[in-house]
Amino acid sequence: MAKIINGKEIAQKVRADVTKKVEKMIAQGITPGLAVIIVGEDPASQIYVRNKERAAAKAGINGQTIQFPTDVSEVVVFNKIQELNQDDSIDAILLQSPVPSQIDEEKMQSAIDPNKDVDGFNPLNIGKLFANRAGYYPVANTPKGIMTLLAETQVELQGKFVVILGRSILVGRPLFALLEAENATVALLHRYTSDELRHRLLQQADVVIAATGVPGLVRGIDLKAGSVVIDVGITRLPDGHLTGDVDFLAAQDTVAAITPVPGGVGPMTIATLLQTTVELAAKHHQMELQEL
Ligand SMILES: Nc1nc2c(c(=O)[nH]1)N[C@@H](CN(C=O)c1ccc(C(=O)N[C@@H](CCC(=O)O)C(=O)O)cc1)CN2
Repeated sequence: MAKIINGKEIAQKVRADVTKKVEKMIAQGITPGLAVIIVGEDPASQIYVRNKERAAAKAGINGQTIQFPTDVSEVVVFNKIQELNQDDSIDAILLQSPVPSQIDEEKMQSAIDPNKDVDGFNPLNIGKLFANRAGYYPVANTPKGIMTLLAETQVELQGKFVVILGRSILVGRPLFALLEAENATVALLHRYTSDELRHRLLQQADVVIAATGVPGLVRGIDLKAGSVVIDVGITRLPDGHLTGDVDFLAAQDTVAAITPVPGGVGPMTIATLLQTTVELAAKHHQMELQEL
């Protein structure tokens, strides 16, 4: 029977560490500041943003949410980003995704100061990640959280074969770079990968990371015995339950370890967002993170 990787528990550990660091920063007169911009009323996004605000407050971070109506113009959002870029009390800025079609999301991500880019979506930070540059720069929080899950589960990556399903900028693409930097051999599969090739590659994979939003795409028979499976997909079924991309019950009999949905990768996204906020605040105020 597979080990169930408890994302809630690992996220709690990350959040406890963040809270300790924030306490030390506040003692030195610095309160990290996080600004979250949300456009429109998408119900899931509203919940995620409210959870970010609550988690920030609990950790002692000064969180502020900027809510714009669905029909707000792009220039209004752009000007708000410029204002936050100039605001010395703000260390971290993000634009909640998705945004309505009149807003060019990539243009807004590029407008966020790379030093305050807590999502790591500014092209400068993406470029550094893909060039495997030394030094600190922000990296997208879901992939960064997955790397924490793998490390906490003592999953060896060097020389291992990893298959990623889904090439979004939110998960698949940054993960490719992070895993390659750990000397894994990585295959990035997408909607044009044939079913046959996907099955063949999955059967050889030591680690599978599924981030497609297609429930049941990964079946038990696709997986190699003893592999590790990270399920990033979150789909709400008509009966209200959440499900991932992997047939969890079938996979459990074959693999060594697997994340559940919910309670796997999801909680790591917000915990890692808080972690990145503190890292950016420390950099902004020239504080040594190791000393916090
Ligand atoms: N600017 C960004 N937009 C979006 C991001 C992001 O990282 N930056 N990620 C997702 C949404 N997201 C955070 O924003 C997020 C998704 C899921 C969870 C989570 O805790 N999921 C739970 C289930 C929650 C539920 O009941 O619905 C779980 O999997 O256990 C947190 C944050 C898209 N947009």
